[in-house]
Amino acid sequence: MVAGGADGPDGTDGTGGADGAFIELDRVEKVFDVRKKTGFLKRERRQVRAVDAISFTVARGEMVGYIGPNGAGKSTTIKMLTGILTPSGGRLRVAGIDPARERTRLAQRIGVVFGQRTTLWWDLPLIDSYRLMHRMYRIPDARYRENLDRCVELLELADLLDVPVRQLSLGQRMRGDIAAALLHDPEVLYLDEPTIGLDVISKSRVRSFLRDLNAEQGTTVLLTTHDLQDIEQLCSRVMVIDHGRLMYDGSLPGLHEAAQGERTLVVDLERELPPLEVPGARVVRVEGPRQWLSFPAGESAAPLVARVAERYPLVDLSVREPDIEAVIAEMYAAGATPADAVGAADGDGADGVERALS
Ligand SMILES: Nc1ncnc2c1ncn2[C@@H]1O[C@H](COP(=O)(O)OP(=O)(O)OP(=O)(O)O)[C@@H](O)[C@H]1O
Repeated sequence: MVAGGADGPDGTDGTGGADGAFIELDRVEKVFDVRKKTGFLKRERRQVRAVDAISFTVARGEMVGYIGPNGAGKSTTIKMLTGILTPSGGRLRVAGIDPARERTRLAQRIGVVFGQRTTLWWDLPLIDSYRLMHRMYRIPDARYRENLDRCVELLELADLLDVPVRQLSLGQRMRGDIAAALLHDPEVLYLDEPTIGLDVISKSRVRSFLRDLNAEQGTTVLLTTHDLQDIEQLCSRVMVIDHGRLMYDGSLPGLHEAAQGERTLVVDLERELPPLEVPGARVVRVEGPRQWLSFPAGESAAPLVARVAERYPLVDLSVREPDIEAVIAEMYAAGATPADAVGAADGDGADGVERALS
């Protein structure tokens, strides 16, 4: 991790906080006022606490996963980090800047990719969107050219530049969006579901680009996703949010351990058999010649596969990760409380805060 530099006279030179934190949230809250029609002329007012006293820091150059079930508060957090939404309480700084107060200044330093929406102009060829961004962000010509060339090469966009955005496939459009977010050399990239709906090859292309970007350019990355493989392949640190509260901050293996999660080995046998008897695993489902075996998430699947292959006529197999909802449900079942996570999140990020929640 790279420490930030000293603050300027106004304390906002943009290198981050005094302790090197590049993103800082201190008991940040977002409460929405929602009106619901309950009768012909009756409306009920209700408050939704989308983000509830969240505190964490991210150091410059870190790549952090931000996960949680639907409606947990992930997008709301990202919108506050970009300045689109103003927090209802707490303190938030990105590169020393208060996003809600200085959104335009911050925009020069951040890049955002929303997997479900595009920032590109729908009817224009891809290259025209980039030309417009060149002007909008006032990117110096040489830098624009250099960044564009790098993105076109690494994201394999050369054949797509003259294609109108509406004609691009989802995976092509996503690569186009990632390039658009990087033309102005942002120091931090927020990615909201960047691999949603992509096929295996497109996912792997996007992941390998992000890995290289982080390693070579030192870009800080905050990634929200429902795909645990994104986290597994990219992030050494993961934060879990649920009901607006930070439930966990540590490594992915630590999360599985904390949740006492289990992975599943799915085996296809040559023929229907009674439930397999394999040490270290238990059969949880049988459907014809296919059987599902649960085993502890912290353990490697290799010895288990060897044991099954030794004793039974194996045709095919796959390993399934628990989905995020299941992991979080396990955390609740294990008696986790948000206070455990918040208290333990005061470490220095990637390697400092791995711990169990129960
Ligand atoms: N503009 C808004 N007005 C009212 N409520 C909102 C608004 N935006 C979000 N919410 C509510 O805040 C909560 C958190 O929503 P948010 O979109 O941040 O969740 P999320 O974790 O990104 O979910 P998903 O994975 O489904 O995208 C939800 O209950 C949502 O309904």
